[in-house]
Amino acid sequence: MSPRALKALEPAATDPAFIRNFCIIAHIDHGKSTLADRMLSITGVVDDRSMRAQYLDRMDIERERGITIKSQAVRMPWQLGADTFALNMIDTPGHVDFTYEVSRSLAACEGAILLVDAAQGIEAQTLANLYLALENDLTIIPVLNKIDLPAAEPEKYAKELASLIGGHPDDVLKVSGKTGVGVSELLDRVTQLIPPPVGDPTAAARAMIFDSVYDSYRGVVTYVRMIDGKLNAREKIQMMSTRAVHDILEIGVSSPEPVATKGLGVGEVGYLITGVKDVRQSKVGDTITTAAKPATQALAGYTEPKPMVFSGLYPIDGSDYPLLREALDKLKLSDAALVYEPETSVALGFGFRCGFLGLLHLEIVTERLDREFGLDLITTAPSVIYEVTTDDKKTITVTNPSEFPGGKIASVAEPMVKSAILAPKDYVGVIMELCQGRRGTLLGMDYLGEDRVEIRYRMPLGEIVFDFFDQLKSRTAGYASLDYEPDGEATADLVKVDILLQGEQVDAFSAIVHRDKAYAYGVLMTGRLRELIPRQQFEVPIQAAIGARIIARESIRAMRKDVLAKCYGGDITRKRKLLEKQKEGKKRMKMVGRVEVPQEAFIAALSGDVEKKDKK
Ligand SMILES: Nc1nc2c(ncn2[C@@H]2O[C@H](COP(=O)(O)OP(=O)(O)OP(=O)(O)O)[C@@H](O)[C@H]2O)c(=O)[nH]1
Repeated sequence: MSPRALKALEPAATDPAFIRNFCIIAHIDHGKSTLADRMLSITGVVDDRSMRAQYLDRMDIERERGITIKSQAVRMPWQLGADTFALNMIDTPGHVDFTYEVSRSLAACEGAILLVDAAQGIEAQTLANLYLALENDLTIIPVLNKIDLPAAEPEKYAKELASLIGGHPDDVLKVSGKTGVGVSELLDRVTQLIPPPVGDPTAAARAMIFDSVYDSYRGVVTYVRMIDGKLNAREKIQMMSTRAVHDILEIGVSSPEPVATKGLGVGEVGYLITGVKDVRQSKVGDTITTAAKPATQALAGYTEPKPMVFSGLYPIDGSDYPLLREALDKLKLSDAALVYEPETSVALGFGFRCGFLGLLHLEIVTERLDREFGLDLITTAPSVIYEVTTDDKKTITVTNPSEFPGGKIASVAEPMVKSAILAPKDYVGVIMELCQGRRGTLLGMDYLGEDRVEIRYRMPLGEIVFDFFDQLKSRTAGYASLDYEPDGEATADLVKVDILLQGEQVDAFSAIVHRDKAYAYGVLMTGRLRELIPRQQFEVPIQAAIGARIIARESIRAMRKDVLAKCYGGDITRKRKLLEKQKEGKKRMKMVGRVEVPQEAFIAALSGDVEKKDKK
């Protein structure tokens, strides 16, 4: 159906009785985007010719990495009996870093399709998202996907799903997003089972923002779900958290291309454009009302996105620093959760300390900086937020290990998470060993079906950001999945380990670790740097220290480096060339006290690759 045909549907669609708002919740890679695309083509809103693979995942990175970062909404017409319904599908991100965005998109729906890969079964994020959906009182429609796969075991997993959410295994729909089998039946079921939205059409307007996307041509596009009242084109609106007033320049629905409408009524899902340039002015979770007749009570659930993981970003070429600043300023327009401030490091020069929602968020931002802005960056080891209380009762918030106060420390608190790991039961032993080694406390363990176990641990977030996920995957042959949520803070015996080169502290290598692991960290880093730093003309001690106490030591022996030694004979041009080359090399050297360190050595020592090599 063309957008024009869809527009003809509008009058019916504005009656809430004919609206169904739903989302698809699934673990990463269980086929949510493929199923969504299939629905777009079956309902005819996108014809097969213009069907780009994975229409809903707009960002290139999303498409390449096969993950959904930003949610979007699409309106599709669906005929059931004599009636035409407007189905609003809200796409939700599936990853742990974006739980807050998931929960906002769920709050915009009355029902959810719980999608599970018929060859994989339930995974950690299936459960995490299911719990979120149940908290939001959504009607759940269980569906097994990818039944076309030879490895699919629909009967087995239908039982698993039915025992999880109640109901009969036969009620679990079996579909294939790829071939289209079962998708029409699924749309029928969505229409029959998911309740229509309810709201007060005469009340003051209240719309919940469930997504906010920056578009370089149109400014910020805000996706909303109308709860009460109506928003009209050209009206003045007010953001309830900031009281800021904006003009509506355009209001409409996505089908999936934007189609302007006269307004949005109760239960409808659509977008609006106000000309604001920064997603921070139109925040996910906030309530929009009209300036003329503002609502008194905002909708529940708004929270500021809070960075959990911090890392220093430094340009490899120091002259790129202004470029990095510009790039971060631009990214901020589309990413409300990104925070940063300038920082300098002895080892790495000028850069920024950035805060992220989690590791995936960090990876996405650095990849965008590389891809969209051509920046080569060094990323320091991720750190979490520590609350350090000194003996004189002062509390200092530390996001960079090098800011850890010296002197007497009364206590250090670190952020904790509740984590849930799902894996086949054969791996219980290795998973428990890993979690215990990461200072985890077992909270509980449950069997799901015959051979799958959910293991719950309370753990420090700092232990998770340090390659926990990689370790988990490699120890379980990729079978385990992980989900976690913040769970307050806890004090622990944490110390800062400094790395010194000839007595000078190299700030980029300082780390906050548990006292029991300080020695291991010291040995690892000093050993690694000894391998990477070339010999100098004098002996260079490399030490690891807690305060003034040295806990590990290596040294690089002295060597006289004479680049001309190889140039016997009198070829002056060759000599000059070598000297030039040496000069070039020097430029990329960093001086730490009297020690010359090639920047590559720092980069290699900081990079995860070296880490993994060491661990083997
Ligand atoms: N055989 C088969 N493969 C499928 C089916 N649906 C999806 N796939 C494949 O499964 C992989 C993941 O599919 P996506 O649709 O990208 O998964 P997703 O759940 O959207 O992933 P996120 O966006 O990261 O949450 C892709 O390689 C798809 O081609 C299906 O019904 N049958």
